[in-house]
Formats: sequence, C-alpha cells, structure tokens
Amino acid sequence: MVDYSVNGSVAVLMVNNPPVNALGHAVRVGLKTGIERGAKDSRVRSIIIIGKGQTFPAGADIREFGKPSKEPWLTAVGNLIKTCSKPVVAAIHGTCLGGGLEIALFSHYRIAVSSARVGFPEVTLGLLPGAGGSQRLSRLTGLPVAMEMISSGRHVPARKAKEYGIIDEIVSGDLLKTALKFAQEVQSRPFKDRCLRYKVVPNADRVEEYASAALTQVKKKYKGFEAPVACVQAVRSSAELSYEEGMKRERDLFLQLGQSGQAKAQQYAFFAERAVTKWQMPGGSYKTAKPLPVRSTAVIGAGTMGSGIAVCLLSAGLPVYLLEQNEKFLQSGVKLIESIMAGSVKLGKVSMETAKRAATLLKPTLSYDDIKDVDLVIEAVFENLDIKKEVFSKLDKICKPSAILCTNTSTIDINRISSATSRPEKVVGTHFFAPAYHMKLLENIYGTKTSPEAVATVMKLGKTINKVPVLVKSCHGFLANRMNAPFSSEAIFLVEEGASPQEVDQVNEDFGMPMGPFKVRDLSGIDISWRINREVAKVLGTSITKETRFLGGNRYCGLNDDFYDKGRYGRKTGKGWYLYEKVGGKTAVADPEAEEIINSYRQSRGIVKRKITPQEIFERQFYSAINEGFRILEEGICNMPEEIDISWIYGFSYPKYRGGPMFYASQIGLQRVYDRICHYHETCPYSIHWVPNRLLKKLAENNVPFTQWANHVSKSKM
Ligand SMILES: CCCCCCCC/C=C\C=C\CC(=O)SCCNC(=O)CCNC(=O)[C@H](O)C(C)(C)COP(=O)(O)OP(=O)(O)OC[C@H]1O[C@@H](n2cnc3c(N)ncnc32)[C@H](O)[C@@H]1OP(=O)(O)O
Repeated sequence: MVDYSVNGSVAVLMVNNPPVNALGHAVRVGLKTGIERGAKDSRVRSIIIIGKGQTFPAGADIREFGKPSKEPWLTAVGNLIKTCSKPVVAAIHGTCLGGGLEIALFSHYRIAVSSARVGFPEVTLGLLPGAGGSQRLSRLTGLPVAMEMISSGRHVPARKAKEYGIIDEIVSGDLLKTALKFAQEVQSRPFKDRCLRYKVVPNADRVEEYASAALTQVKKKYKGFEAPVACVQAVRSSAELSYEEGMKRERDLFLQLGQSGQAKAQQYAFFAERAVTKWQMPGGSYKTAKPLPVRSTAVIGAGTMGSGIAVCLLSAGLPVYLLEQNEKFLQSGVKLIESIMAGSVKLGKVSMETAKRAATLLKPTLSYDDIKDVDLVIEAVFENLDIKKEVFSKLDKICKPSAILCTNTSTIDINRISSATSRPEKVVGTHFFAPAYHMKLLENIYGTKTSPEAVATVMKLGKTINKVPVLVKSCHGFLANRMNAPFSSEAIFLVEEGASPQEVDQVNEDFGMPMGPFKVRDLSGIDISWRINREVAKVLGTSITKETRFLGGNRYCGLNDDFYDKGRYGRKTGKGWYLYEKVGGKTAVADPEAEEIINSYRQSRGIVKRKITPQEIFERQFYSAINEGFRILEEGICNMPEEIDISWIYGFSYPKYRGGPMFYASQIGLQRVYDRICHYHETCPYSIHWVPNRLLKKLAENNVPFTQWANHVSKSKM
C-alpha cells in the first residue's frame, strides 16, 4: 500500500491504493512504517510522500467510517511526520483532499503540479477535518480563507492554493523527478520552523468579526446543515485557544458530528451518487454498452425547458441547433438563453469565455433540414403525446440513422413516443428538471426497445453536461414524478381537509425542503397543473367539472381549479396560493383572499375544517411518496433505493443531510412506516397510493437491512 524506495539521499514513500489512494488502515500503517524507516535509514536525508497513479491521497477511506477505528489514526501518522528528524516533502498531483491535505500540512514542504487541487471536503460528508486541519490551515492562510475553505469543502486549484500559502511551489514536468531535486535542495536548510503548529494565526484579534461573517454566510448558504457551522467553530478555536486546546476542540466537534444522523446520511449520499452510475437494463449495462460520440446536438422547442436544456449543452461546449416553428418563438428562446447565460456569468457560475463560446455554438433555425447530421436531438415541446409523436415522426425521416433521439417528457411512456419512429432502439427519455440549467438530476428513461448503446450515450451526456444521470424504466410518470404525485396530491388534500397552505409549507421547510409544495406550485404555475390535470382527464377519456371528486377512480381535489378560475396562476400573476409583492415577485405572504377561496371551496362541498397536526402533514406527504417508492422498486422501474434517493436530492432538492426518502424510511424503521401507511389506508380511503405496498411489507416483516433491499427487489421481480 505504501512502497518504500531510496533514490540517492531521498526516501520515497509512494502511496499505492487505487483508485484514489484513500488513507485506509493499511496505508496509514505503510506511512507510519515508511517514515520510521526513513528516519532511521542512514542513507536518507529527506523524505517524499507521493501518490501512485492518478492522485495524491484524496482523503480518509470513507468506507471505514462508522466501523471500529484501527490504530494508527491519521493524527498519529501526522505527528510522526511533523516530528521527523528529516524534512518531509509532500509532492502533490490530482486531488489532495481531506486526510490527504492533513498529511500534506503535517509535512514540512508542499509542492504541486498546476493541475492539482487541494481541499477539505469533509463538510460534504457531514464532518470537519479531524486531524488538526482546522488548526493548521488557518495558521497558513488566515482565518477568512480557512473558514470559507473548510465550511464549503471547495477544491482549490493549485495556483490559488499557492496564493493562499498552502503550496510552496508549483512545479512542471515529471513530478517525482522534480520532487527528488526539491527534496535534495531542502536537506541543507533548517526546517523545524516549517512546522505549522508553531506559526501564529494571522489577525487572530479579528476572530470575532471573521467568525460572525462566516456564520451568517454558512447559515444562509447551507441552511439546515450542522457541519458547516461546526467547521467555522473549529477554525475559530485556532485563534482563541492554544494549539493543544484547539486540537481538542476540533476532535470534540469531529466526534459530535460523526455521531450525528446528518453525517451518516451525507456519507450514504456520497456512495449512492456513485452507485447510480453503475446502471443496468435488460441486455446491457455500464460495463458492456459503449456510448456513441456526441459532437453536435439539436433541441426542438425553444420554450423555458428547451432553452434551459440548450444552455446546459452550450455550457459544456456542445454546438446546439435550436429549432422552433416560427421566428417569434425562436427569438424569444434565443433571448432567454442569452439572459440565462448573462445571469450565470454574473453569479460566477459560468466564465465569460464559456458564455462567449456558447454564443458562437448556438444555431437558431426554423428548418428541420439543418439538423439532419446532428449526433443527438432533444425534443422539448409541449407535453402532449400527439405533438410529440408528430415531432418524432419528422425526426425519424430527417435525422441520420445513428442519431440518438431524446425526449424531455416528464410523464409520457417512451414506448408511445418511439412508436412514431422506425428506430425505437434510438429513442430514449432525457427528463430535465426545472430550471434545467440549475437542477442536477437527469432522469434517463429506456423503453422496451431502447438499445443499451442509446442509454450509454445519454448517461455519458449527463456527466458531460455536469448533471447526475439516473436510469429508470419507462412507465407513466417514471420515478420522480410518480413519487411526487402522491406527495403533492396529499398536500392539496390536507388543505382541503383543514390545513392552511402555510402550515403545509412550513412542515416541509422545517424538514429541510427548500420550498413547501404550495410555493413550488406558485413558482411552476397553477395554470400548468390545471393543464396537466386536463391532459390526464383526456387520457382517461373524461373531463373535469366543479363536481369532480374522483379522477380515474382516485380522489381528486378541485382547489387548484378554483385558483385557476380566479386568474391566480402563482408568481407570474402576482398571486396564487400566496400573495406576492408584484407580478413575478418572490416574496410569498399569506393572503386572506386565498383563504376565502379555500373556505368557500370547503363550504360548497360540505367539508368541515379540522385541525391537522404537523406530524400528520409530514407523514401524509412523505410516507405516501415512500410507499410509491417501494412500488417503483417492486416493479423494477429502478434497480436500487439509491436511484430513488439521488433523484429526490437532485430533482427536488430533498435535504442531503437526510439521505433521501428511502434512506430516511430505513432510519425511521420500515415497520413503523408500514404501520402508518396502513393507518392512512384506513383513514384516507379513495387514494390508491395508500394501498400498502407488498415489498415494503415483506422487508418490514423480515427486518431486512437497507443494504439488502436491492437483492429482495430482484427476487420479488422473478
Ligand atoms: C478518538 C477519535 C479521534 C478522532 C480522530 C479522527 C481522525 C480523523 C482524521 C482524518 C479524517 C479525514 C477525513 C477525510 O479525509 S474524509 C474524506 C475526504 N475526501 C473526500 O471526501 C474525497 C471523496 N472523493 C471524491 O471527491 C472523488 O472521488 C475524487 C477524489 C474527486 C475523484 O473523483 P472521480 O475521479 O470522479 O472518481 P469517483 O468519485 O467516481 O471515485 C472513484 C472510486 O473511488 C471511491 N472513493 C473516492 N473517494 C473515496 C474515499 N475517500 N474513500 C473511499 N472510497 C473513495 C468512489 O466511491 C469510487 O468507487 P467506485 O468506483 O466503487 O464507485
């Protein structure tokens, strides 16, 4: 795990633990032994620590977290480096993160190639640097930078790290050769004063000012997360306490966070995000299917979604033909793209160069002929099967045979769309979430005839455009919207029965959702849900009237329709479930007129308002979604609960510190969740989503641990 060799007067400790040289137990033992050996070796006058393969150690081995820790701890290894009688040089390439940066900061010198990045991403795992990083970094960089770096987990490019004082020299050429030269040069220099613990924290007297600014920032930016606040507190202690006391404070905070549910959930989310990249479908998987090259693209439809999707492709450097049916719509799409780009530059999310390049890559057109040679098309027209089929039939005639034809449908079965083409194997769903340029989830959907090659292409495309792609099997609503349906229906049923929109939103926001369901409805537009309901009714061969209380045999609430009838479409009209300061405003306040609409709706239907507890609001929304999640698993719409959780985190901004709805259910205990679902099945009849799922029942009865759920899924499918 750590290879020891001597080159002239320099010992080289080469960490060899692919893929990221994580500092697992064997590596820690190897480093300890290597340092001790180098210190004793009479040929050796200095020591290099370097990573084999693609990176310097990228941190502790996260898989060891939560298991009994085995000595030596990283701190003990670091102390050996720090007190070594010979100077130690960290030679950095790739990603020097977490425990890796701890090792580098314990070393006497740090050199790095310009492509390297350094950082303390522990906060993203619900933790803070636990081996003294919060005490040493501030001594090098000063308090504001240390507070920001550690509480954000940001990866800092080598050049910036040099400016901060973290890196001593940026080197070029072969890293090992350069490091050997550097290590020889430093042999004659005194190095004891290089030890960071003896340095004074710059501007320590301004700690109060820096800490309060940092706390205001993190509480706003990372609302609900515990670790960022603890990170600021740990850095703060480097200025307020002695080094030893600061180390103790850091350790206490580390242990406190380590035992919290948030850390467990965030670490689960880390691995879940990687698990979903290992997709599988009948006939292929990430291992066997090869993606086709995507060098040129087209987006059909320049509305809000189409333009947002174009921004994603353009930002990744892909040429985009933007196709519309008339000049007016086309120009409005181009304007929208320009304004999204300008906004992203202003917010520092996109560089000016990227925006300028994007402008040259955008090709607005009214002609299908222009897109005949593109590698991939994404259709983003109105959510209507007939319109989509018409578009796909045209694409089938025009596009080259190898082109991948994607649809940005949010609900319609891919098989129904692909039936309009002679090449259903090339048709695949790419469901973006609004706003498309911001939300990270890309729900990719395969139909019965979609080829693994087409899937591999859109899974790769997702990564290219900086999304988190999750693969699901086609069905009505797919994964995300299928689970969202009971979740948001229950919100409206709760208001129908007696809760206020504010009470429902508050419960959701207290749980950590960035916005409650009624604020979301106001944002996306009450007219949109009104239209979707009519589409659903049409598919069911019926229509919606004032008397409609059931749709397709399921409970239906017409409150949304009453708001629509009053022209209250949400933010876009300045009023919806809430009142806004202006048309397009963002500040939602309770509105007596909205309350009146709700009251008269209840009266006209003979509904007696009742008091509903926050607990009931929470369970009705989240447990009904979880029940649907198990149904989705049982039907094989996805393969593992991680796919559901990642979809919620990146599609609906579900709080990462709770892991996702399925992980959350595992923490509550499946038997309890199942019992409550049975309870609501009795008390809220007429909603099919409360029929308790069989897979959930089976897993609950057998007390199956979360990690085994996926195995039971495949068995239940056989
Ligand atoms: C009494 C008690 C006293 C207390 C004493 C406490 C002492 C504590 C001391 C130190 C604590 C240190 C804490 C840490 O170091 S926490 C870890 C910090 N590091 C990270 O968070 C980095 C995580 N990794 C990444 O961000 C990326 O993987 C990256 C390194 C940027 C590489 O990205 P990419 O090239 O895209 O590769 P993947 O992300 O797909 O990863 C490839 C596979 O490697 C696995 N992996 C990555 N990092 C780790 C890790 N740190 N530990 C274990 N495994 C890791 C990842 O899961 C992929 O695996 P697979 O291919 O199976 O999916």
